[in-house]
Amino acid sequence: MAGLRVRHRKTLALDSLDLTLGTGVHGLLGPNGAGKTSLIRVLATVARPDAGRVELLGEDIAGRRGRAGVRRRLGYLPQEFGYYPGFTVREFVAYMAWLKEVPAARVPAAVERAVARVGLGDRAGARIRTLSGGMVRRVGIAQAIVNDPALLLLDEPTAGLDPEQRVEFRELLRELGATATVVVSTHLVEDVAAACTGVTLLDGGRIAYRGTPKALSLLGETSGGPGDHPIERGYTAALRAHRAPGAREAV
Ligand SMILES: Nc1ncnc2c1ncn2[C@@H]1O[C@H](COP(=O)(O)OP(=O)(O)OP(=O)(O)O)[C@@H](O)[C@H]1O
Repeated sequence: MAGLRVRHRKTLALDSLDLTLGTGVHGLLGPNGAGKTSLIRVLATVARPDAGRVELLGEDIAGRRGRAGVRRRLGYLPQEFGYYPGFTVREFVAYMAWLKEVPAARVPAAVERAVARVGLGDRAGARIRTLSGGMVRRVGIAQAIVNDPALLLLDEPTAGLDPEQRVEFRELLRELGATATVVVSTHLVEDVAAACTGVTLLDGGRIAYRGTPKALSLLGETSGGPGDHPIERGYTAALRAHRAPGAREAV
């Protein structure tokens, strides 16, 4: 994407963003209001940018045909995802597969696989309203991956997951990132350190830092900034550098 700008009334949520993402797991970090959700919504084709050019999976999404082509190959877990509480896990994920135009003959196997991958195989017949918050989040991840997306967008996927589930989810992310472009927005920098191949730190709608989690951790080792873990120290150091008077974008 180039020159991407998103405005919400008077707020400039994304300010002339240039970003290229390839195969792998990309962690999207940044303080509240940095623009993470605004960016993911544009990539998910649910929000139109006010300016700039976005090409996804080789398609320009300014046109209707381009968007339709991308949507079939896209997986998206919104920050607040809507579901039908009376549906079973299996019914809901199958419904989402149908919406994404997965061929009917492939739907049952795709659903079982997606549900098993998020560790809900034994709850596939349960109604969503009977599940815990963390399990519902995992249903959200299952619906996002049911069509084997080439571009997977996850907005705070680990919110509500217990530590064991988070560890398993990181494993799943690494698996998915081997063949797809995965973008994960999170506040949990340790998830980024463990599972991401790249990190983009947003602040005030601009890129404050881009690099590998290892490089961000190294910055933390040398910065002496606050934080309990090297990557947390790297995060605060990168933010401070970006906010320092006269700082140029450290991209
Ligand atoms: N619908 C809206 N109306 C007005 N302002 C909005 C709207 N959505 C977002 N904003 C503003 O745009 C900016 C970017 O918000 P966004 O939700 O993209 O940030 P974020 O990085 O995802 O934040 P968080 O970590 O809190 O989820 C913020 O200043 C926010 O207040």
